[in-house]
Amino acid sequence: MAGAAALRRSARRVARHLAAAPSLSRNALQQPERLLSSQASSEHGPRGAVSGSELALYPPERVRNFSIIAHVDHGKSTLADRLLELTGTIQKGHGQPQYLDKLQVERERGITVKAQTATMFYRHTTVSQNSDAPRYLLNLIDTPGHVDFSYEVSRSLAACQGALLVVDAAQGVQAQTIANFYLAFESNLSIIPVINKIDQPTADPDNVKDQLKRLFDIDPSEALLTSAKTGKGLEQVLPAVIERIPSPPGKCDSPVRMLLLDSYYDEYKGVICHVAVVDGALRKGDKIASAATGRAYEVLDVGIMHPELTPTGVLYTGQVGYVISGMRSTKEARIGDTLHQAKITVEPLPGFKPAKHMVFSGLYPADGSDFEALSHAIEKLTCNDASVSVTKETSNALGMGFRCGFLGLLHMDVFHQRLEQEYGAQVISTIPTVPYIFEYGDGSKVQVENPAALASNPGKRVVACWEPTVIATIIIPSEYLSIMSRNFVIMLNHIFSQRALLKYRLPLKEIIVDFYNELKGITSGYATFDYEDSEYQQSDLVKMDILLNGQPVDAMATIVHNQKAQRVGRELVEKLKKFIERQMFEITIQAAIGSKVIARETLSAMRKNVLAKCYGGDITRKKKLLEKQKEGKKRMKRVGSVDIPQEAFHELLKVSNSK
Ligand SMILES: Nc1nc2c(ncn2[C@@H]2O[C@H](COP(=O)(O)OP(=O)(O)OP(=O)(O)O)[C@@H](O)[C@H]2O)c(=O)[nH]1
Repeated sequence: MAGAAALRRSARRVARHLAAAPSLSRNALQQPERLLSSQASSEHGPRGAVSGSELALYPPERVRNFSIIAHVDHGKSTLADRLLELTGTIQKGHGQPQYLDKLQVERERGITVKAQTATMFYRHTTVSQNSDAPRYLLNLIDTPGHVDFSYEVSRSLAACQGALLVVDAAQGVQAQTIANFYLAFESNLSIIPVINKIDQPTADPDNVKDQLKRLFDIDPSEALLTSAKTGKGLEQVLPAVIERIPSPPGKCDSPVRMLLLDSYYDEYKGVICHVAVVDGALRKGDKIASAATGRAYEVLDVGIMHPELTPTGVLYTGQVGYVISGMRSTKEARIGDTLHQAKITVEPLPGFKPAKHMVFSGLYPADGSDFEALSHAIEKLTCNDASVSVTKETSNALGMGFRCGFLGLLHMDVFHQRLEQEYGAQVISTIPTVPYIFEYGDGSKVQVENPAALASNPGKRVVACWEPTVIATIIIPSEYLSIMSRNFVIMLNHIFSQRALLKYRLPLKEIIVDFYNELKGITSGYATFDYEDSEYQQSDLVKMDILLNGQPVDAMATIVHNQKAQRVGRELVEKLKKFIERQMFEITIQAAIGSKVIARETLSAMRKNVLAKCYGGDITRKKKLLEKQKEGKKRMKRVGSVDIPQEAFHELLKVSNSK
């Protein structure tokens, strides 16, 4: 089978790669207790200040930069916490789980969406037990596991020479384990396999070792066995990092050159850039320039994340830290840019592949909040999440807003939530769509990221349409194979005992909503899923309009497969009827293709009075109900004379996407 051959070929590449990495010495596996106690007495105590002269003690050969990568929930953030505790960077029992998951959205959802860097100081006591044991500066980057955020992973890897590939001892290799392994492998990183959660009753580390061997040709003796929960085996991790991961390359005596890894906006400090210093040293007061824009800046503050911003006044070759230089906006802090000593010409660093936007949606201020406030919030948030594309757009129904491109639906949801939580913006988002390509009779082709935009070419006849596809990787227990569709399968491989790997080519639109949940549903939660973008395929697509009282609502237009249009139209109007609240007049809801109405529902008139239910004169209850109604209104948008709640837009998506 072609797929199996490809896997074997990659396995051989992996073997060559791993052979180059030195193996963990026997010594490194011993003396865990002594190691733990020696780190607790590290002179860089919790949140301790670090001076520039201390950083000078860590030339590149005493620096290790590594990421933690894994499938969702295999324990990256918990392991990161334990390593921070072990090195005294944070206090044990600091009271908050997943220290590096700082965003409210991350805590609420229990997922990492933003890669976080932390600098740790570590005494390598497995070499010498004395106080003169060599000290190392370790930069750890915790990365997200969900497929939508793999862009964060690939960016993080650019600052690293190695990665801990964490695999759950019970679940074994899953879809994102494979995707993340290849990201690290293609970046030429030294990979340290860590089989985590060995405390679980169903843990089967030998089986996982076998999977790692078969899939990636990783020697079973290379794997570290850990429980980030109980602490078992953790003492092996940092010695392995030091012994198996190379130090960062770079020229200490060259002018400073650094890679801009990430940036975010702080209300008081302005733009804070995370950088990896590749050559030279960066000092407070230095003049630096951006290779992308040519603009020059003065370094106002520089330091490390330890794990909070800790000013040091300097960063040396190979070190990772932050710089504040008076940048004002996202346009200045370009992720992947090279910052360098001003007034000299340097070779820009390779940077990153641009983010690929899979899902587009319009974001509009909800009634009661204004466009300027939303504009400000989006500007600031994109500084923290540069993978979102933003262009202004105007909708007849919703007024002025923005068309935003996201890496996936979860990414869109998270961005939306962050706008509300971190910036207090009240947002209406329109039906997400994927980027289609339409060809007109005159031979011109356009990428359509907003279905409503198709109407702006009324004189042009569409002659062909294409939609984006993805290659989806699904791993399931073999007993579920019989219920999986064989349509669109491009590869089936029994990768290891009782586990099958399927690859499908699917239209992107099919997988952006609820696909993973449905897949988990039919496989009792056992399936895992990952996808990568693939080519465009020709499809028979039409634009469907939604009309309220005869008026098309441009923000509800959607593009659907022609043969599904009738059914989708019917479901759309039924759904809208459920979600639009009755008003004091009758509302007709129609779905139409061109001038042809294909489905219609009528919502009869009703006088809505929230106080009607409020018998007697309980004033507090009345107030509560009125407050509740006001709250509800914020998430409405008045289109013509009809109030449409945000949920209506969300529900439309589910229908327009159903098979
Ligand atoms: N039993 C057990 N549970 C663990 C262990 N490590 C982590 N967990 C639990 O597994 C769950 C997921 O852990 P996280 O550290 O958030 O996983 P993650 O890989 O960072 O998750 P994402 O960032 O969403 O990809 C949490 O409930 C942890 O408490 C372990 O060694 N043993």
